[in-house]
Amino acid sequence: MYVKICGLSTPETIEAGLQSGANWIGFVFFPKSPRHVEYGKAKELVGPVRGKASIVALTVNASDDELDAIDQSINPDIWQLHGAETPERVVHIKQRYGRPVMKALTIRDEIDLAAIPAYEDVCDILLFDAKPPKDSKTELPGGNGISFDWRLIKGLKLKKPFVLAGGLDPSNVAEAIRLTRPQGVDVSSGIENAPGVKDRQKIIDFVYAAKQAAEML
Ligand SMILES: O=C(O)c1ccccc1N[C@@H]1O[C@H](COP(=O)(O)O)[C@@H](O)[C@H]1O
Repeated sequence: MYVKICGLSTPETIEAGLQSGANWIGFVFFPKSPRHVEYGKAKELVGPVRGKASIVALTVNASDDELDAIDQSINPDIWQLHGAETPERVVHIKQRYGRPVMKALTIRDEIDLAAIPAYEDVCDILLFDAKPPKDSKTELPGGNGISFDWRLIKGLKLKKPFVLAGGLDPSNVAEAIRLTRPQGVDVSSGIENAPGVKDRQKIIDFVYAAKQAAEML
């Protein structure tokens, strides 16, 4: 079970993630997000992470220039594409940087699963997240702290590993893992005290709950 802690922006919370055994530490490069980090700050933050956990760069419809800047500042291990990137764009990014791409697909209803085949042929990892709430004014395509109906992906036969995200927290991650049996889980809002403000103890509790649940499968 790969556990990803996303949207970290302080050395203290990164340390909590590493000490608790998180596999992936995610940095958000999307100025509209309360978790956005500037390139210079991200460069300072990634030092302790390298070699202990994989560094994930989350972007939303980023241009090549933006990806180049992220590449130069933190040399990420994995790209997390959380916007409307097409399958062709996924192929381009994989070829340009030669590193794994995790493509987020958002789900509300069964019809949303129709997008999977086009992406699972080109990405390395699929990530399933909830769609932003209808009628909401949020400009965030993810990181909204809401779940989708996990039963929609239960038993799905996929060609690629998948990560479950969306509204996970220390209290529900075990049930989510039992029901959907993902290869990884990802959390942002559920380990915060306020948007962008991560909580050390919630990080520790989340990673522990996820790892424990995986052992029980
Ligand atoms: O975390 C963000 O601010 C964010 C911004 C834009 C796109 C995705 C974002 N986060 C990702 O969204 C999902 C679900 O997050 P949450 O746990 O429901 O808050 C997760 O994959 C985050 O990496």
